[in-house]
Amino acid sequence: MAEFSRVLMVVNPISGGKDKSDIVEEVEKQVSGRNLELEIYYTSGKWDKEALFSVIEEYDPQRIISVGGDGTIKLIAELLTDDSIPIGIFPAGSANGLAENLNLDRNNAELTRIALGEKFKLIDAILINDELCLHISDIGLNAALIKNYQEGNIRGKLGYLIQSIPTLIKSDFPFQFNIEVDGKEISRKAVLIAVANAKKYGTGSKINPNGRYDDGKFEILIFKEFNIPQILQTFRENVEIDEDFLEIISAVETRIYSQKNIPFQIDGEYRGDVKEVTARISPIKIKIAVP
Ligand SMILES: Nc1ncnc2c1ncn2[C@@H]1O[C@H](COP(=O)(O)OP(=O)(O)OP(=O)(O)O)[C@@H](O)[C@H]1O
Repeated sequence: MAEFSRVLMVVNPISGGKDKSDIVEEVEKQVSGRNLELEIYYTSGKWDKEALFSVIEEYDPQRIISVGGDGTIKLIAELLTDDSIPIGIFPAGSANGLAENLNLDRNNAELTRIALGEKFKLIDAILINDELCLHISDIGLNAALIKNYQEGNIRGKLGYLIQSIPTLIKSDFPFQFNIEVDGKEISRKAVLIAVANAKKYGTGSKINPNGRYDDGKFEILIFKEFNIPQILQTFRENVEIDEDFLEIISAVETRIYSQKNIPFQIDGEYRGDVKEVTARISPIKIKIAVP
């Protein structure tokens, strides 16, 4: 017998451009087979935080299932005040960075069993400029590409590539950064600085071999040069990354700043051009149901 009864499923109907009815059906089937209660909240893209807050207050779920991308998991995680409610994940967005790092690429029946199961991982979240980051945030060239991509009207990978060219030509990288970490201040020239718990970007590029979700730390990844062969290396299985290309520092808190405004992104969403990024491990861990 499950030790919980009230399940809340949060479905983003538009994420990843995919229909979610087969997922909903599978969850309904397994939930009724176990005599659990189910409530479904469909996101609208407007006032979801406020509306979902009320649903959680009233329904008092003991398990929450996220059907969407990283944005949907984040919506849920930001509303939880402790790590008592486990979150089950269906990677159903265009960006599923967290699920990819947790080995959740499976069929609906298996994902439902995992989501309703009793095996969990408590993961660290990073608060970056006071916003929750589940995956990777960065300042510099990658965020500039995301900014361009979101402002452009060409969707998909080809669009990303086409948008990239003017950014690379226009951009005045490398940028000059100062970084406060562990009571020291260091100065670095870099094309981008990422803050990450995850091992890899959603594209599969493994940039953070030391990244662990449960070690109470995150990594600051300082990419010193725009080196295409080295970037391609990061897509291979056992990556050997050259220190002249990438310097990695583990931290629990950091402040990164630059003299001028530089594009900044959190979990794939452009968040403006900024001069300063602060990051710290959130005091609240997130409990994820895992295989
Ligand atoms: N019904 C809806 N209509 C339009 N937008 C929505 C709707 N529901 C949620 N959204 C938006 O979807 C985004 C979250 O998407 P999510 O991360 O779940 O999937 P995604 O496919 O990876 O999304 P994206 O491609 O935008 O990163 C949020 O910006 C949210 O406001």
